[in-house]
Amino acid sequence: MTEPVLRFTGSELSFGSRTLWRDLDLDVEPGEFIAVLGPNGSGKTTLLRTVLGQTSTTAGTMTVNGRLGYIPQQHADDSDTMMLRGRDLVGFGADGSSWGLGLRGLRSRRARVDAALAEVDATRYASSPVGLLSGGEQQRLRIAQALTRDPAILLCDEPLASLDLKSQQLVVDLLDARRRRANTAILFVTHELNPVLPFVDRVVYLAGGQFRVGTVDEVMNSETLSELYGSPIDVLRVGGRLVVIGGEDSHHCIEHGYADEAAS
Ligand SMILES: Nc1ncnc2c1ncn2[C@@H]1O[C@H](COP(=O)(O)OP(=O)(O)OP(=O)(O)O)[C@@H](O)[C@H]1O
Repeated sequence: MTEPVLRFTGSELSFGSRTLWRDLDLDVEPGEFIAVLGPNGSGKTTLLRTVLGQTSTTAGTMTVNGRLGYIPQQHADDSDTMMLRGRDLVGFGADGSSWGLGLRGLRSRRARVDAALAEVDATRYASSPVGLLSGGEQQRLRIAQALTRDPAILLCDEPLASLDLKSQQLVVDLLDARRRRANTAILFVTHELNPVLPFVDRVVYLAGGQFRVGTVDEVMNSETLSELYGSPIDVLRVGGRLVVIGGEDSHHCIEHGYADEAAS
């Protein structure tokens, strides 16, 4: 049996009287694609921050078995980067251990940046100022930045936010290709499940201090979500997509015509 790349055992995280999760047991296998869902403020980003070691749990244990790559949430002011070239942005991911290593360290850093740029097919705009690139191109660079560390786990915080449908598909395809090629596990925080639905192995759904973990069919059904939210929720399958009606987070599965637009 393969070792999980990430293991939570009896995990709990509370801030004062507010509990985000309790009794969380989760093994993430190499190459697994896990969608992390839930309404605003339910703890999705905090779950990623916990894996990164930036937030401590209040009970239980967590074991990370491999290098981490992180694609943080994109903020509007990130694009104020006319002085920064694509290659510089990607290079931030390769920094750290290479500083002070002299020429060999610099060559190795350059090779890692070049390989990551090639992996996301961004070599042609590596010299362009980041501020001149489209949202989708910038997101490719941010994926490349995370890949310079050759991660065993990629933590992605809403990587599709503010992207058009074609760019969303491109980002999802890049991440899926990475996990197939390198067996990299993916923890993917999203408000929109449909763009990643074909790739998702399991869902972690956080809401109101509780959670459900399971396959899409096990979690994304009316009975399970109604129980989790404590109010009636309808989950419908329409043409291979999910539509959630009711609940605070009903927007997260609203139809976007992703597949149709992307194919056109
Ligand atoms: N260090 C902290 N101290 C106190 N409260 C915190 C801390 N970090 C996060 N929180 C709270 O925990 C809750 C979960 O926040 P988090 O950002 O993880 O939610 P989220 O599910 O990612 O939300 P969104 O979908 O809006 O991005 C929020 O109410 C937040 O204010």
